[in-house]
Amino acid sequence: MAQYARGAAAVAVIRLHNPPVNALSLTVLQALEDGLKRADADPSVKAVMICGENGKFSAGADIRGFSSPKRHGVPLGPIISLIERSEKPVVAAIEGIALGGGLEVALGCHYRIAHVKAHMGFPEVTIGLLPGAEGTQRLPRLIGVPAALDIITTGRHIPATEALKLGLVDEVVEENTVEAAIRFANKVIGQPLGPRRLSLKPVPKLPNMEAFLSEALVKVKKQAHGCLAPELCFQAVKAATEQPFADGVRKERELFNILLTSGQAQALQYAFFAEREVQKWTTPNGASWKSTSPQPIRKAAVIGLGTMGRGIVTSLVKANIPVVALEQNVEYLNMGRKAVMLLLEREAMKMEQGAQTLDFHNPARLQFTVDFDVLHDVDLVIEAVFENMALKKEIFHKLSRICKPGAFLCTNTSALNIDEIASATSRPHQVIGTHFFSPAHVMRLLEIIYGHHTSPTAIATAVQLAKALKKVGVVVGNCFGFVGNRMMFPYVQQAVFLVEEGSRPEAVDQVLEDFGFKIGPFRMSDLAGLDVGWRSRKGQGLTGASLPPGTPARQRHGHRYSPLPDLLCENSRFGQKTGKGWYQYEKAGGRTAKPDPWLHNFLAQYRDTHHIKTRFIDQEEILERCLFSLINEGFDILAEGIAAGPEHLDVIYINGYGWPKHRGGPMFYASTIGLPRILAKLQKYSEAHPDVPGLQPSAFLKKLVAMGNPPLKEWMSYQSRQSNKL
Ligand SMILES: CCCCCCCCCCCCC/C=C/C(=O)SCCNC(=O)CCNC(=O)[C@H](O)C(C)(C)COP(=O)(O)OP(=O)(O)OC[C@H]1O[C@@H](n2cnc3c(N)ncnc32)[C@H](O)[C@@H]1OP(=O)(O)O
Repeated sequence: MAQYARGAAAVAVIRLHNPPVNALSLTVLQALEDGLKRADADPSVKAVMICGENGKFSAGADIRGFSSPKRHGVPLGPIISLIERSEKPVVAAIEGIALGGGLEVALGCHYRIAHVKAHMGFPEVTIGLLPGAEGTQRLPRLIGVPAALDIITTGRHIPATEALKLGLVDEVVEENTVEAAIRFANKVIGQPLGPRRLSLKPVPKLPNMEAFLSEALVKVKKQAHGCLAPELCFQAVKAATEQPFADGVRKERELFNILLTSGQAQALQYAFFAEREVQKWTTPNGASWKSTSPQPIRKAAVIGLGTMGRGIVTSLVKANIPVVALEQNVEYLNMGRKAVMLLLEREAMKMEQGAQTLDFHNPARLQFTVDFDVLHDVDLVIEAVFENMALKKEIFHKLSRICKPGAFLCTNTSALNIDEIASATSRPHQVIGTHFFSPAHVMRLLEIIYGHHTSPTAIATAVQLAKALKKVGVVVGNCFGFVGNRMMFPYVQQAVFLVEEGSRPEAVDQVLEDFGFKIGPFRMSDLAGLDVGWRSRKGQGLTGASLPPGTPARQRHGHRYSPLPDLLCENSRFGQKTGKGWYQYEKAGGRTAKPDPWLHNFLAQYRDTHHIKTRFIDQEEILERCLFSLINEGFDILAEGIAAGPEHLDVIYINGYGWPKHRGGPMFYASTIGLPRILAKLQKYSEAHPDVPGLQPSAFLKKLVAMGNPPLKEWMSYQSRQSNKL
């Protein structure tokens, strides 16, 4: 709703009220309209002030309303016009946030006063929409086309100080914004309102508007990666430069409706809520976010300053958490220190552009050491050494002796058993997995893995840490590869099998990149380094010296196996770092992947040696075998209770594995394809490849199909408790 009151003798106050973020529901909009009409009808009211309850102006339209079967039209635009047409000055008092429809309401007002800590923006593009309540037409009139395009096509939040520079707000205050706005409203009573009505203003001209717009379109398309909304946002702003306000509004509405009914908007809005839902973690034994409080982290330590450790230290420093960074010897410490300082300098430069500072030269905030005893007073340690169980256990044994009793011990691992690592300590309840993604100071995902003994407090603390690091923490159970990598194994395996059967790395990558992945599986392997998987396969006895003599080249434990990645490593082709892998690069460390005739010859010989008849593989088969095997593993993970719901898998894939967000994540994608179709295709492929377990349909998938393909929200109600391994 919106509350109507008098702020001063002549000023009516309309306060938007819909906790927690004052989203604009139909009820709020109705109350806003009623308030405006009441103020208009009351001759003693000379000005109006609009603000939001609880220090927040508004987060915009109620996003849940967009997928409601009852959605109809865009009821906000006419209300904004009503505000603008008012013969009494209307002032917006912006505290906290004014986003989307909230900012559009503020643009309808004649004046805008913002608190210095407020943020504004049009994040609609991130949920597959555009500012559809005349925002694409008013904003360029107020701040010009370049700034408006930037804000509308990126969805970035801008701080009040920047908004003032752009002319988006009239004043920024440090005091009580509502009181300042009422004072301001009193001052402007009687002043002409015509020049304050944005719909009447022309769009500021640029000397080279056409050239500017063509360049901007290229940039927008490049950044969109197949997502429709940025380009339609661009078209709407372009309309403002070409047409009168009313026609521009008509165009905006037309484009808005295209987006609203597109599957992409639904996928992006699902992703928005999924990200929030996973914060409300639960475990199969009943622990949950509701009943558990995190412990404060006042000081942390990171062990190991390799690629991961450096990123993790940088993340902690950026989050203002004092850190001790530890290496095994002075030589490695100095190398690590240099690399961390370089990363922090770059981050500081980026932050300076946003008028923020980063303090990392103070030893109380960042200390480097080779002495484990220095860790005696930290609240949390993140071990980030090699993926080697013996080494990790040795470190955890040491930590368990040195660290204070309440300290949490986290291991950054992408696959290893948390329980085994915890068994090396006297405090397994305080041991937890924190799987960061590289580069750790950039990637948003943090997989948080609880072991058999991990306490709810340790989970809550890790989730809180993720939040402090501005990451999305997803709590999952303990199994080999956890959720993300476990689903990745069959996907990459299919990609390699497809190449064995006749495809090429570049063909497979192209199909998956066209689908929307930022990078296909072969380019990804080259980037990560082929030696990483090779080491792990050697460790598992799948290749190398420990392989029993007489093992068939293309079979392990009775299942199909491809030795191709091992053979590339034996030829010293480790990917980008050696300049050769599945592709060739301009030099060792080069970034530009080019198809490699050597590899094509090698593949032809390999197929001859193993009597594999080369066949043409079409795009559909490539896509389905890679994606459906990944999704199939997801169903097994859900059945085993490793993740609390499909949303968790989707958030992991969007934030850690480059899954295109506008497709909502693998499990959401499966729900849009329809589970019967996925099952039928898996059945077809598993009949053709009976020796590939990853293509055998998951029992849980079969069950859901038998239950009539229920909506994704209901899947977990069909998960039987017996199948839960935890
Ligand atoms: C019958 C149908 C029709 C209904 C339609 C009515 C209105 C129609 C008007 C049409 C206008 C068209 C043009 C306008 C479009 C828009 O405005 S689209 C919305 C644009 N706004 C956003 O995208 C903002 C999204 N929110 C955020 O970015 C963040 O939530 C935040 C505001 C920055 C706050 O962040 P934080 O403090 O970290 O809290 P969160 O955990 O993220 O959020 C708290 C809870 O609030 C819920 N929530 C947030 N925003 C919205 C929203 N706009 N609509 C609905 N709910 C929202 C969020 O889910 C959290 O909920 P819980 O998880 O349940 O706690």
